[in-house]
Amino acid sequence: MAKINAPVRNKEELEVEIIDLSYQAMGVAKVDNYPLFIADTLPGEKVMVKVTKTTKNFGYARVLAYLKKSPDRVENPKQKYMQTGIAPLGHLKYEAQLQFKQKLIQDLLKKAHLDLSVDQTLGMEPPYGYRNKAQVPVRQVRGQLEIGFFKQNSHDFLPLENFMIQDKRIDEVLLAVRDILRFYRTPAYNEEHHNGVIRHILVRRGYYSKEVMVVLVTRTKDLRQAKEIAQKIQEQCPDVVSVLHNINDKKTNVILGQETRLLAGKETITDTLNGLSFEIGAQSFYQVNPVQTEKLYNEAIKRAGLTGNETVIDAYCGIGTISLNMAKHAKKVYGVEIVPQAIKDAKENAKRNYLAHNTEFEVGDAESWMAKWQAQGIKPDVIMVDPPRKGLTESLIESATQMAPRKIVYISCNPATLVRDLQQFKDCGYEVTQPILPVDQFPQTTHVESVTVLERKK
Ligand SMILES: C[S@@+](CC[C@H](N)C(=O)[O-])C[C@H]1O[C@@H](n2cnc3c(N)ncnc32)[C@H](O)[C@@H]1O
Repeated sequence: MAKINAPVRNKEELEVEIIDLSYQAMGVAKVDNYPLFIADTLPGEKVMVKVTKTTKNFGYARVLAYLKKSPDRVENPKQKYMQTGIAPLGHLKYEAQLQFKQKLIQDLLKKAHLDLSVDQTLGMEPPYGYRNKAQVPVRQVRGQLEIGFFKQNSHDFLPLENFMIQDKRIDEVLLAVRDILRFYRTPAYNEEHHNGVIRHILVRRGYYSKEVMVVLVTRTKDLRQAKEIAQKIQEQCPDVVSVLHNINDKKTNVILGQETRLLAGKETITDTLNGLSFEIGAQSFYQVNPVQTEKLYNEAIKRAGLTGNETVIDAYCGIGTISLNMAKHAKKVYGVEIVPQAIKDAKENAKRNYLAHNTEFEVGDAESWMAKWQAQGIKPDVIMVDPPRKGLTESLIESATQMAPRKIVYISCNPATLVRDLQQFKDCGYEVTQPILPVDQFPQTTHVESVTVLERKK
């Protein structure tokens, strides 16, 4: 890209038109080809802005006044939600959010000169109240214990009562727990001084089972009147079947510590996904949008074209949710995952669902296991990959394609690394044979999940 000298000065006020929306949900305007990123603006809007920062290649500005608003703007969304980062797309109509996610992939493909089509994003209704897990910070505000959220990239704490994208029942339980903690005068954590007691409240709820788990995360080893607090929680919320106490005494952003104690009820809750049963602990990884996860898995499995005779590899398998779904339709499924506890859970889940006979799970790096399986002469018909945001490595793509599966199904949570990896798959003789399908796993946010099918060139 040619070097540009900023045509605007810091603190300059000017009128601009928004022409695009960045992947971080910032409106984009151009001044003599120089991009300005402006929060809380949408394509088609005209705004008076004040420049807040300039760099060599782009700048930032903030809105002084809206001169023309977009018909896609949701008026009066609770401003707090956007600020906190809970719902950075909350100011955009849902239909337009789905189009934004489709376009984001389309634009990246175009940039990479990949001529591929992208289907409309598979959305959900209503696009709120979908999260089955909440982990909210607890702080003391004006002498009172509050639950809330931190503004994006800051330490500014905002008390909240309606979290918008969480299961409504989870919000009710959170408020009940907050009031019980107030009643017992339990001190909230103070980050600055690293004192106080309650750091976070974590609540999980089974979408089908309706079972609720509450985890009280404290800085201190002891939680005064812990048993009484747990009892009160269960009295007021009879659907809470598990109350746990987790200890995290570190100065860290990581929410849970290593030690968890049972205060009341049982250690885990159960839930089902596509009819399969899963046991979920305080620390377990479990997809947070159950409705869309079922759709995502079903679309991925449909595209894999399983008939019951296939050998399948599920790389990056987590607790085995996709592997077990596929095991119902395949001869044999091999799963690999780097987190040992997740593989322990995957094996338990296989037994629980009577699928241990045709599944094998390994702890380790997907890349090395792919090479090991290849050396053992395993010939997969289908390889499913669901990597973290950084995508696949070159050597994983090499080993996967050298095993010559008929199909590779790629579930991606980051379109940028997906597009990069598709270029390498192309060089290794695999082509995309169906339109890429975005599935909206996280409405009101900028996250883009998608399913892509690759097949070996004839
Ligand atoms: C996007 S999640 C997918 C989880 C699972 N497929 C699901 O749907 O629940 C990616 C998973 O890859 C795992 N992971 C990260 N790096 C890995 C690696 N090098 N080898 C194997 N697994 C890895 C993570 O621990 C995480 O569980």
